[in-house]
Amino acid sequence: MDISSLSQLSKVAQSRSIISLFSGDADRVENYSISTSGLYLDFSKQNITNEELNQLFELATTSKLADKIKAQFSGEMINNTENRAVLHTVLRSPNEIKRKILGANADEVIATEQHMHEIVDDISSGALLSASGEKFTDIIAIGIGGSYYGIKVALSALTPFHITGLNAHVIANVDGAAVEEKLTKLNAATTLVVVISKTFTTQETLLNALAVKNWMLKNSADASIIEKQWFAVSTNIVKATEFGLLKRNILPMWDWVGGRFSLWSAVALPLALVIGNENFKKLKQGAYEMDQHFQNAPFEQNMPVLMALLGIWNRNALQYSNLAILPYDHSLRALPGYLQQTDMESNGKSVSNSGEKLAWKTAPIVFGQEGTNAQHAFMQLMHQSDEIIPTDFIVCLKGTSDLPAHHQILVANCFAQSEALMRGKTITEVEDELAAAGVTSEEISRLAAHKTMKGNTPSNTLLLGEMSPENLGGLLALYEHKIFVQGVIWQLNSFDQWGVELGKQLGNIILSAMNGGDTSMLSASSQNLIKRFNLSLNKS
Ligand SMILES: O=P(O)(O)OC[C@H]1O[C@H](O)[C@H](O)[C@@H](O)[C@@H]1O
Repeated sequence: MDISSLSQLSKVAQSRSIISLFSGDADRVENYSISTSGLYLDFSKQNITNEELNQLFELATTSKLADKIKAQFSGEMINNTENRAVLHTVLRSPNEIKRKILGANADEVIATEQHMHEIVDDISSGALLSASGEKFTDIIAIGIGGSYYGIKVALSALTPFHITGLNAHVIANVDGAAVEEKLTKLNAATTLVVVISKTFTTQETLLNALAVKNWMLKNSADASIIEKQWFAVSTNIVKATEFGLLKRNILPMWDWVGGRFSLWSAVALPLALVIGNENFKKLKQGAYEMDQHFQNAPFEQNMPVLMALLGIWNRNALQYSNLAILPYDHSLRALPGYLQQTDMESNGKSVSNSGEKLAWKTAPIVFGQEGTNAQHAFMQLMHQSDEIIPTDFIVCLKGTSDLPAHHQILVANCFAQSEALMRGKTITEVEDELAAAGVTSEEISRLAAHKTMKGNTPSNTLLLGEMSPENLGGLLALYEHKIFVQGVIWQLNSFDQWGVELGKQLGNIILSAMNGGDTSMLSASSQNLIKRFNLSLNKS
């Protein structure tokens, strides 16, 4: 069994209606659903049968998935283009596992966790005060990419767990307007800053950190304010010290934690400062439980493996190019953006681990938005264009607001969309409906085609009992493992991101060209754009 033969296998599926799969199988929902770690997955609305699923399990076996899972968790150098292990999972495991996997290096990891814990305690209790002797009120987290999305998704998901009274503000993009928007609202004397950069060389983060540093120094008479109010999280202690931070305020990271998998490390310091140590522990505990499930459950009952294989089926057998992430929960509004990075930066590749061109498609284009907003925007295309877009619906059974009627309607809309996307509406159904409403036959023939819906869109529905740190941890770990499994089956390295480098290199060339440097290696189009930009500067 290999990926290339999947498209042959899918011939029957291409012409079959998903809804027909329910009529012949009274147990479909029971057999096509699974629970673990506070999550329930219903995948019965996927266009797949038992025989086809079995072929996918065989594919997982021939891909040596079980060995690859063991290799990841035991710390083998599976990121072979950067010669690194991939051990973010160890950060959320008990200390005895840390010691077993990391050996002597576990000491630093455990000590960092403890240090982070103390910082959170000291700041929340007021034992650690600002340079002016006041209690901190706000935190600015500066970071981008993996040093941003995890914090952002968890901060917005866990709003009811913001218990320490500190407000977090996240600055990522290199746009002065975004920085100023935050700074104008803040008091430098009571604001704590955390710079998060694994490399401490990222242009955007360093420029933003400098802008915030200048703002703070301008607004304080105390030159030691940076030493007293700034923390950093980085593998590059030297650079962070050069920036002006005290060594004891720099929490280490390790090269075996990829940026987009780093929420479980000290990168989460701004989050822990807001939700408290206990809630941060629960977030890690939820992820750890998912890790246990992923390592131990047989593939047939393994949620990340199932979701990965269903994704492979949709991408490589049915040849669908996209994946929509539709959380019907305001708390998960940042999830689509987070998953765009974790999925597309991990698996958006076209060469194998050994550098050969892959003969199959890899990561889907991931996009999404919170429901029901999405219904009033791009979901028109999902219902009526030719494009079939597999979807993950995510919903919490229990809402967090005091408006229960809202929650019921929200959930009803979520369930209605998965049903509508699967069921569609045939032309005959439209004609009958219009006739029953007394519409004339001329009008029926004019309108019927416009009102039909293609249906047959496969979806998963993920139910969370409620939004909690544990359940969020489980959900994020679920997607991390799903992405890993897909990388294994596609035979690529999910843990590097060389694709972002060329843009960075050319960014430097263009910046120098804007300042009078050589433009000859650039296209006429880019030269013209630079000229227009420089002309606009001269005018103002
Ligand atoms: O944490 P940093 O070293 O500042 O890196 C921030 C981000 O930038 C890189 O270009 C990568 O695309 C991301 O994976 C990374 O998370």
